[in-house]
Amino acid sequence: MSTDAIRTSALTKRFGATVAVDGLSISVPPGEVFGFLGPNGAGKSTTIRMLLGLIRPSSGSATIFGDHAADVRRAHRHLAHVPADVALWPNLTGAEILALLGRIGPPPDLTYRAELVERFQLDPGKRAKAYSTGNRQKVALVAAFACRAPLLVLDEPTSGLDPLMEREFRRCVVEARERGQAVFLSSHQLAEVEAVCDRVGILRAGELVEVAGIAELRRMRRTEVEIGFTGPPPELAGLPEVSGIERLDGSRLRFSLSGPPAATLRELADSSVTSISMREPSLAEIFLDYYGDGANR
Ligand SMILES: Nc1ncnc2c1ncn2[C@@H]1O[C@H](COP(=O)(O)OP(=O)(O)OP(=O)(O)O)[C@@H](O)[C@H]1O
Repeated sequence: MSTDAIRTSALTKRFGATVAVDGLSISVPPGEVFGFLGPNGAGKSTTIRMLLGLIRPSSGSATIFGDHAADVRRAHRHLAHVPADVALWPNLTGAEILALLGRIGPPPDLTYRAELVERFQLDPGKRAKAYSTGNRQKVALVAAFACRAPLLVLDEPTSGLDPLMEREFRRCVVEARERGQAVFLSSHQLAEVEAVCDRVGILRAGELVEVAGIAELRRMRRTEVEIGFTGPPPELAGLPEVSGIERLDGSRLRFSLSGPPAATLRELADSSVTSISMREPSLAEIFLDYYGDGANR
């Protein structure tokens, strides 16, 4: 019997002619935070729905701590889940919903739950219909983290949270890992994934393009820089941290920067730079560029 928190083997889901997930084989051991990424339509939600036993695979298998994902009575004893769109019972208060969720899933740690309500600055006395999107997400997160299930399946759980609350979320993920819980985190945010994940898998058109460790991910990190200048352009071609220099017109340049920027900044300071903008590409873009045509299937 597998002791992995999640193990999928050639997991496949077809919707008519569409192959939403194509032969996905991954394993997530206990205590690992696994980031799950991919562009829109890549098959992330479909994978999560199969892990939760909400839909059946066309072929292949998924197990949660050795129990088949489709056997929801057994599999859900091991996991807690936060969906991308949290729907709550509108007439119940936050406190009533936390109590109800605490009776459905693995038993909550009540002291930790009370601490999380404070840390997420959740007003548990309000009815759910009066909560904002972010507050609904907080209720689901507090319930999931408080139950201390050995596996947390989190589907873009911070999309509605402000930066302070996002920081709190990251602390909770780190605490969960320290307690030996596994976390399966679908996310679009590079900073979040970098901060909390041990490994990252990326899906493209239903197929797993790569599973990379976080150190490898950091090496791929780059910043897209666009500058405006007057006079001669800055001499960037010889700088090892600069790549992909593109002349946009007579007075604008675009390039990629990876590694320490000191030499580039010195060169720019010596030129007549009139504007500068920087953009951090999404993790999916970085991966897909890195894996080039192999990823573009
Ligand atoms: N019930 C369904 N019937 C038909 N096609 C579906 C169904 N659910 C998903 N699909 C298709 O399967 C593919 C994968 O969709 P999925 O929602 O899993 O992607 P995703 O990676 O979660 O995307 P997003 O980031 O936009 O949420 C898409 O082509 C989608 O149109």
